[in-house]
This record gives sequence, C-alpha cells and structure tokens, in this order.
Amino acid sequence: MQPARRIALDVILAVRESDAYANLLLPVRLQRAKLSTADAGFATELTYGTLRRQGYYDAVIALAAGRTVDRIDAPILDVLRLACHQLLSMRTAQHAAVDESVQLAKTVGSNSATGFVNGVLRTITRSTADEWRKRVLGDLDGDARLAAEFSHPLWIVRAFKAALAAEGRDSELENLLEADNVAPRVSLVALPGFSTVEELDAYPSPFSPVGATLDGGDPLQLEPVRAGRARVQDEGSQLAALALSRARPVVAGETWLDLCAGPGGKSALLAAEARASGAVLTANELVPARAELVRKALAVFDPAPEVWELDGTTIGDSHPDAFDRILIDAPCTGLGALRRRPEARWRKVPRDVAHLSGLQSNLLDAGLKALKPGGVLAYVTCSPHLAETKVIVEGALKKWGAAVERIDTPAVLSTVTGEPLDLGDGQHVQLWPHRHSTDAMFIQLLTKV
Ligand SMILES: C[S@@+](CC[C@H](N)C(=O)[O-])C[C@H]1O[C@@H](n2cnc3c(N)ncnc32)[C@H](O)[C@@H]1O
Repeated sequence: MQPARRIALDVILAVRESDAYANLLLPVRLQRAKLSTADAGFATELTYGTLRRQGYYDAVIALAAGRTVDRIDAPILDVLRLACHQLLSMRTAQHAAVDESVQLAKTVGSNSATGFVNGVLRTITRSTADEWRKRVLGDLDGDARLAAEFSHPLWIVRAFKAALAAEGRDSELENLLEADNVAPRVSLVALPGFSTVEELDAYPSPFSPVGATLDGGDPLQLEPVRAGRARVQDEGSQLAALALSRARPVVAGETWLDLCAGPGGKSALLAAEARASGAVLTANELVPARAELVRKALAVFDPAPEVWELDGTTIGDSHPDAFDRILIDAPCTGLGALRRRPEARWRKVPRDVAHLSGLQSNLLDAGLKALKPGGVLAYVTCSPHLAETKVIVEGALKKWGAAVERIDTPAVLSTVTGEPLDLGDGQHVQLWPHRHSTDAMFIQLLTKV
C-alpha cells in the first residue's frame, strides 16, 4: 500500500474521530514518514482535496451505493471519499485508486465492507467525472446547486451570498466558492527590523509592503522563518495589523493592546511595528495554551512584550481609557479562511455564528471602554459573515452614539498597500480570496471621540 494514501486516510480519520486539524497533523505525519517531495505532494492533495470536496463526493457515493451516506460505516465512507477524489478530481490510474482503496478498506473494516467498497468504486469508474457531475446536480438550482457543485454547506453559501450582495458583488459568488477549493500559496511576513522581503527569496506580495509569496517548498526550511524573524502569515492578516499600526503617525510611548492574540501572528507584526516607532505592545489571550504560543511568537523580541491571560470582555473595567491602539481580532467562525482549513466548512454550524456574535459584541464594547479618547481600535474577523462584521460594528456605533466614530479604513489601507485594493463603498475593508488572494478578512477602524 502506498504510504501517501495511508497517511491521507489516517489524517482524515483523525479529523473526523478526534477533531484534528488537517493543516497541523498532516505536516507532522509527512515529516515522520520522510516521503519524497512528489509523494508528500500527492498525500497533501489527497488529504486536502478529499476534505474540501467531501460534500460533493458524498452525493456521488450515495448515488453509486444506492443508499444515503449515513448508512455507511464512517471509516469505510472515509476510504470511499478518498477514492472519489482520485477517480473524479485527480489523474490517478483507475486500477491503482480502486485496488489501493480496497486494501485500505481491509485495514478499517470487515470483509463484507471490502466487497462493498470494491462494488461502489467499480460503479463510479463506469461513468466519467462529467457524467457524475450531471447526475449529482440533476435538477438542483440556485444556492442548492452551488452548494453541491462547489461542495459547501448551504448555509455558508447563503452567508457568502448575503455578504457579497451587501457590496453589490452578487455575481461573484461562484468565483468565491471556487477560490475556497484551491490551496493558497504560502504567504510570509518579513518582520520589520528583523528581516526583509528580499532576504526571503520569494515574490513580493502585491499588497502588503512586508509580505512575500513562496512559489513552493517548505517555509520552515528558510532560516529567517526558523529564527522567528519571518513568519507564515496570510497577506490579509498582515494588512489588518498594518491598518492599525499605520492608521496615523505613532507618538513614542504609545500603549498598544492586542486583545485576542493567540497564536500570536498579528502580535508579532504589531510588536515589530511598535518597536520601530517607540510604542509599547501588550498582548492578551484568554486560553493559556494559546497564550504560550503568543509568547513563543514574541520570543524574538528583547524585551518581549508582556502577555496577559485575561478574559478580554473584562478589559474595559480593569483598564478603562488605557490604550492608544487596540486590535480586536475577534474569535469568529473563520469562514474567510476555508481555503486554508480544508475540513472547517463541515465543522461549523449556524448556531456558532449566534454564539460568537454575542462574544464579539462584548469584546468590542470592552475594547472601546479600554481605548483612550482619541485612540484607534481595529475590529477584525477572518469571516465575511455579516452577523460577525457589519452587524457587530453597527451595534457598537448605535450603543456608543457620538462617542465612537468610524475611520475611513480603505483610505488608511490605500496608504499602506503597494497596489490599489479595489474595495467597495463604505468605511470598512472586506478582503476576498477570489479578488485579493487573501483570506476574507474584515477590518473596521474606529476612534473614540
Ligand atoms: C481569531 S483568533 C486571534 C488570532 C491572532 N490575532 C493571530 O493573528 O494569530 C481569536 C483568539 O481569541 C481568543 N479568545 C476567545 N475568547 C476570548 C476572550 N474572551 N478574551 C480574550 N481572548 C479570547 C481565542 O482563544 C483565539 O486565540
């Protein structure tokens, strides 16, 4: 049995059985197995592609098996999904995909399950990928058709549709869903004062002045990354941190707070910006294990910024009118980062939005209390869901009345980026994978009068 397929199946099993994150577990398994570059690439495509397109493959499997997928043993269903990806989306030879899948099924199921896998896969091989597509889409139309075709839960398709419509970009929904199914290239940040884009031997990113894009290869092989002078970071995240640090000139001695800092990516960039301008950053993270990651991310600084472990919703009472700049990179559904977290779309449920939006409102309210009059606060999410973005900001503006004002965030970012971002109307920034090749990051700068 090919080790690449075994690894892909193990990761997919762990994602389902123990809520593992594929993007964290897979690199560990690949490194341990010492696969060749080609085999590691094959395992990666198999794992991520299967997880992303799971909804679509389930529809194919249900048709081929003549039963709904909830009536198939979960590990056997995982084997079938893996095979579907090879048969319908990759150029794997059919006999290899079928035979190896049957071998995999033997390791996780009974003899009868092995026969079942063989039968279902033989049925799938009798039609082309295009014929299966036609069968799956059948007479579906509208959002349901897009959900099936691009393998997204229907509620997420509808949330994206509403967020695009709010910008008059209704016609871009297919492009957005498609972009979620393509693995992004690795994006790096060169921490100012510690590294440079030139040193990273990568292409300068189009928008972030401190960003670089790798064409391929393992970023951990780069010395600046290993030393913590440069980091893997989505370009949208870089722009969110820079929108705050460069919103206006820094006065030496300013106090900055990153309220929800774990695992520390934006804190590291803010700390570098603070160091260069004489400001003092404090990071805060509720979850102790994640606060440790923040300390690790900040270890390159001497002295390293303090890391607190407070509940951010209490910061307004414990530190009223205390900070010149505050970043609230709020806990969110992460719907804007689906291309980087292949299984995430199947884990989220609509009630997550309701729970998180309450927390987001409380964090924003606390942050505004902790902001000095005249200070700048950046409210950021890596989700474009309106209930986590504009609705939260509008709620805070309503509550605070004339005491809080929006800052024209697109205007601020236009002074930061190399290329114009081509944003919609309004004072917020909504980045999009299909337009900017970034996560769908939302950024709103606010000031307290
Ligand atoms: C979107 S992540 C932040 C990502 C981070 N800014 C970065 O760039 O690496 C949100 C973080 O908020 C933390 N969090 C959740 N509830 C919190 C609270 N009540 N107070 C402070 N942090 C909280 C989560 O544990 C999570 O680490």
